[in-house]
Amino acid sequence: MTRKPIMAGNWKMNMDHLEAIQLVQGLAMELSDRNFDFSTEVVVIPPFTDLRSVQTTVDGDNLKIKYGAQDVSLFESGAYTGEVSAQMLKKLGCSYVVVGHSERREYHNESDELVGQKAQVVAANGMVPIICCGEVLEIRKEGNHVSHVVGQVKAALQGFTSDQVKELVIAYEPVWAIGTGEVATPADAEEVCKAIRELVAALYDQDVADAIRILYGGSVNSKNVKELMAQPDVDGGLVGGASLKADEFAKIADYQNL
Ligand SMILES: O=C[C@H](O)COP(=O)(O)O
Repeated sequence: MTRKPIMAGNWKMNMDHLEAIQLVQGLAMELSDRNFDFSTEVVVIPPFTDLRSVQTTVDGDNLKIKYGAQDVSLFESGAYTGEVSAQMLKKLGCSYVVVGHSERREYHNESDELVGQKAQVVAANGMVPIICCGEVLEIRKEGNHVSHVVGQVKAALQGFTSDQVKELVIAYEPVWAIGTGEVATPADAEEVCKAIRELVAALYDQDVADAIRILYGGSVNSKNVKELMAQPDVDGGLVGGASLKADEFAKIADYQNL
């Protein structure tokens, strides 16, 4: 079973729409300089306000870079001030939508249940949810990180069929490793990613577990990516800070040739 690796750059609340155009063009140039073959999917996840500019850049320059959004509304349309619907994101050509990032769980009180519902809305609109999960330091110190993350994923998968789950992307991001420079060891990442795959096998079957892609996120950079990607159950990275520099993110995407 071969799963296509993905490197997704979550820009978080960085880059205005003009900077976004420069970053996407810079990334495309860096990838082309490296003769990158796109055997790894390259995805950028900019703020909502950049998406139209990213779309026109990708379409206008015929780039193979994919893009997506950082969040989505549960609702289709109507009186939901400040929200952005899945239909709107689909219209902008988004392939992916991140749901349940730890920053949204923390600052916007998003529950496992809400994250699951958002994932459903994304899938129902023909895009792929990148479902985030991960434990805070306290839980890791107590040694409960595997059961905590497995519980988050189980809740998020409620209501998904086998065929849908095969297409999903799960991102394991230990909260203590996000933006801290403290990367989980490859063994830490593998322990949890493997447990997620085993959960999927138990809930569905081995075929589904072999198909679903599981990413690691948390201080990924061009120095540590190769070792992380050597783990059998790590299929890619959800990259924050290091995705804001074209040359660094291009190296991460091209990890096979570092
Ligand atoms: O979504 C990305 C993660 O939160 C990781 O961020 P980071 O690479 O800056 O640690």
